[in-house]
Amino acid sequence: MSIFSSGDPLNAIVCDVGQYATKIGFAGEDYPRAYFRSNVAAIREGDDPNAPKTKTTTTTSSNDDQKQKEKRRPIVDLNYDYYNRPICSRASDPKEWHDGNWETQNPVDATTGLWYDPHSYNESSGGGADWYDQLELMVQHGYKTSLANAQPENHPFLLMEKSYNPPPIRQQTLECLFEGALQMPAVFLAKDATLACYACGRTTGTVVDMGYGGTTVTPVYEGYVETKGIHRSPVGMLEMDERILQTLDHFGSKQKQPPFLPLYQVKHNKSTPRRADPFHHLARLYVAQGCREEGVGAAVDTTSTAVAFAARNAPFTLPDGQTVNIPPNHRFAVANLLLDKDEQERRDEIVEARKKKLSSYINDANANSDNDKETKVFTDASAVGISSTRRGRKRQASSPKKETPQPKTSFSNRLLQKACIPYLQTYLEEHLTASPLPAMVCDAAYRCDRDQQPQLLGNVVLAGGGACLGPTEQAVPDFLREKVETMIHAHTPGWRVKVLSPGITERKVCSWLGGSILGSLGTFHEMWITRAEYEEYGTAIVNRKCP
Ligand SMILES: Nc1ncnc2c1ncn2[C@@H]1O[C@H](COP(=O)(O)OP(=O)(O)OP(=O)(O)O)[C@@H](O)[C@H]1O
Repeated sequence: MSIFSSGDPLNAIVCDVGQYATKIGFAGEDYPRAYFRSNVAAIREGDDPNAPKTKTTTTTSSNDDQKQKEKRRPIVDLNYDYYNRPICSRASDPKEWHDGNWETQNPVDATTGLWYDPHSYNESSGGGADWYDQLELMVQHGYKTSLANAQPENHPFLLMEKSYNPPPIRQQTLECLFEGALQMPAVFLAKDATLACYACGRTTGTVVDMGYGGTTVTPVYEGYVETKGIHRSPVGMLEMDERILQTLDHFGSKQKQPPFLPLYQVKHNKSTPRRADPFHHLARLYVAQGCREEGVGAAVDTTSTAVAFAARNAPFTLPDGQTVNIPPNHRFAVANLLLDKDEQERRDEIVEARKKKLSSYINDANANSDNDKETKVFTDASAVGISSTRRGRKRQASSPKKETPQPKTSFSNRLLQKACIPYLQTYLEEHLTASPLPAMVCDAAYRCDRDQQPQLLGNVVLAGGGACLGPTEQAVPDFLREKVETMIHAHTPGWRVKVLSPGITERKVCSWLGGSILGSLGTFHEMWITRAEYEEYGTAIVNRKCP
């Protein structure tokens, strides 16, 4: 009898790769073993991490740029600890510190919130994309640092994904986990919204996931996502932090001074040279994030007793020791970017910018596929599959004597992009919204069948780190319940709204907790996609076995 049907504990690994943080740990435990930033510094094959960054002085035509992009080498290493100090910092004199050829990367695309990579095309990795390399390295990092002696090939792996993740990306993810360096024995992809419901002891509910790159509202009915009701606002904690940065610069006690300095510059008496823009900006965002997490930068304007507490000017100390007093109207405005109709104009601007970016993804994918002789293979999304060169390269690296298997199909990032076009179009037209959060919750439920609506609104599940916004633990749940109730009582006075959310420490890993519960159930064993099934049916099995 296979271990997957015997009911024995399998010590499955549960992993959530979000735009802000990756959470990874053993199923059955009550907190992830590792919680680390997904926004990493990455280095490509052949780049010397200690060499200073070479500045190119020659100007290249856009055609050359395109070629350059297409020849990007695969990412080989990631650095997770670079926020407050330059990466190549071995020299004793801070003036010589630099970031070498490291660049900032995130496996999650900021525009869609998906593991999607619109620009990169690694020729040498058989057409794979950056997110593919990063996902692999990210999971390996989790194993190395926090999962003691666990080896990826010995543990089934439950990975959570966004509810609107398109089938071609799911297939490609499955390939990444079974092939390459990871060689998992069994895999399951679960929807984060369904898992958040499980974590709150429900199988039906409207899940509000307030994440870093955006906020998603997903109706889940009896364990299945109701896709037609999914709403996503591009306003997440990142947008709030950008707004807090402006506030901190504006209210810095030395008025008309340059923007405040991040920690890495203050620590060394400003002798550290200013880092390249993305690193410098991230270091400043880190300060803004601290300001938000302390409950100073953003506050929810509830009508409960919390108001009195929130209505004072709140002091925040910058890395250089100066204190900034942030008035309540600014703190409320930051949270209202997502929560209330006051900030509708700003939200419209953000959504418009995202729509433009998405349209450019779709146009690029269309243009690329017009020139692509191979596209006929991928007119059906289920055909997206293994990259022969990549599989050969990785397998040879781990066991040189093994024969390289023949590819089932040939995959490239360009072809994956083409397969994703219809799903991106749906995301653009149906999911993306500029509504405030309470309206998103009502709309999501109203798009479902009438007989499902009372249950969906009676179980609003709050998940994600953004749901921890202050000034009190209950600020977001109370605010949401009051507003949603007011809205629905205009049409259906008898309906009750209940907002469920775990305590503040568990809220930011709510979906992970649901995965931990699911992965430890004996009855879940037969759900895994085993390696034998993957080898027999190929990547398309993910769409059949993981609903
Ligand atoms: N106690 C807290 N108070 C305020 N914010 C918090 C707290 N804890 C975490 N956060 C914020 O939550 C955010 C991360 O949330 P989460 O882990 O849900 O994001 P993610 O899942 O990685 O992102 P996404 O859902 O966009 O992929 C961070 O911006 C972090 O600052």
